[in-house]
Amino acid sequence: MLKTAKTVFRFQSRMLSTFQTLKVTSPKEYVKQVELNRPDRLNAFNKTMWIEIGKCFNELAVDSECRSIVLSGSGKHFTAGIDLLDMMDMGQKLSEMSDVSRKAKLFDDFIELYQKSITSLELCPKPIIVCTHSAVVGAGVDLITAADIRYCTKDSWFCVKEVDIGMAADVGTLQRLPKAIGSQSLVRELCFTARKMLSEEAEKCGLVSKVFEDRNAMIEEAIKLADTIAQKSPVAVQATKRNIVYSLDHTNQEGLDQIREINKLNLQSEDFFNAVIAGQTKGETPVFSKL
Ligand SMILES: CC/C=C\C=C\CC(=O)SCCNC(=O)CCNC(=O)[C@H](O)C(C)(C)COP(=O)(O)OP(=O)(O)OC[C@H]1O[C@@H](n2cnc3c(N)ncnc32)[C@H](O)[C@@H]1OP(=O)(O)O
Repeated sequence: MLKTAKTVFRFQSRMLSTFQTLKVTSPKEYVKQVELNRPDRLNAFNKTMWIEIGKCFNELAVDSECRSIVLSGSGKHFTAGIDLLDMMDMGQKLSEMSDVSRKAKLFDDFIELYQKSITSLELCPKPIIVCTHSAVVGAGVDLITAADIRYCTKDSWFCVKEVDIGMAADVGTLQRLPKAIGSQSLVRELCFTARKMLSEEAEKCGLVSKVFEDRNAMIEEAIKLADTIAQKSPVAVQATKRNIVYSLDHTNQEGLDQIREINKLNLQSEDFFNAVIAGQTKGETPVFSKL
């Protein structure tokens, strides 16, 4: 019975889809790199990309070959935000419909789809290190604020562009940016004005934790960090991410209750036992088996 379950899991881990708008590679054991890959359109989010981001992170969430993820963008910019040509197509579809309720349903469906796409990063229990360069516009800010760790290059800049295209951001920035930055005043200034925030200010306000001279140095360092995380107990790391994310919008007591529930199982895991023994006997750092 156990053997059958293991076989199914091994099979699942090899089932990662191939994508039109994303490139997924494995730079190290247990480390995946996901690259936004529409460089000719400045990695603008078209409908396919929205769908594929959700699919990719949902698959990585259950892939036992993946313990940490580096997310980057190919080409000149990290992303130019939502694909404005795609939006025009949507406008065309809407103009062919006359009923307000049916139009509202169409909007509701696609906004929900796009929200779920971004939220898939937060729900993925594997830590995600996002690496940005040059422009991070609109949907790009939604995306990076759902990741765990943010690095950027010196030339990187960030823009909550939505008010400039006549809309309120609706796929995560307004919920997650205030938690990432901490200053309500700065968040509101950025969201009401769509002004560009440069890398220096992004580091100062805590949006990013490191700034690099260039993209290669940044990716190299991010892969090193992802590798360090991948060598830790996956039981411990994934429980840690779950509890940090949960605690962001729960009381301290609720967060403590959740981690108690998780740890009453996880403290019975071989990872805990092996790590404690290794620590006590000054033995070699344990190699943790697949989760
Ligand atoms: C339910 C809704 C969910 C989410 C909503 C999200 C909202 C947003 O994302 S709002 C943000 C929308 N994006 C923008 O307003 C950005 C517009 N683009 C720019 O400001 C600039 O292109 C740039 C990103 C600063 C880059 O400038 P530069 O390097 O000078 O390149 P360009 O010459 O301007 O552009 C090259 C090429 O790309 C096309 N393009 C740029 N942005 C987009 C886009 N967002 N969608 C589609 N295409 C885009 C631009 O038109 C050029 O095309 P050519 O055919 O080569 O002329």
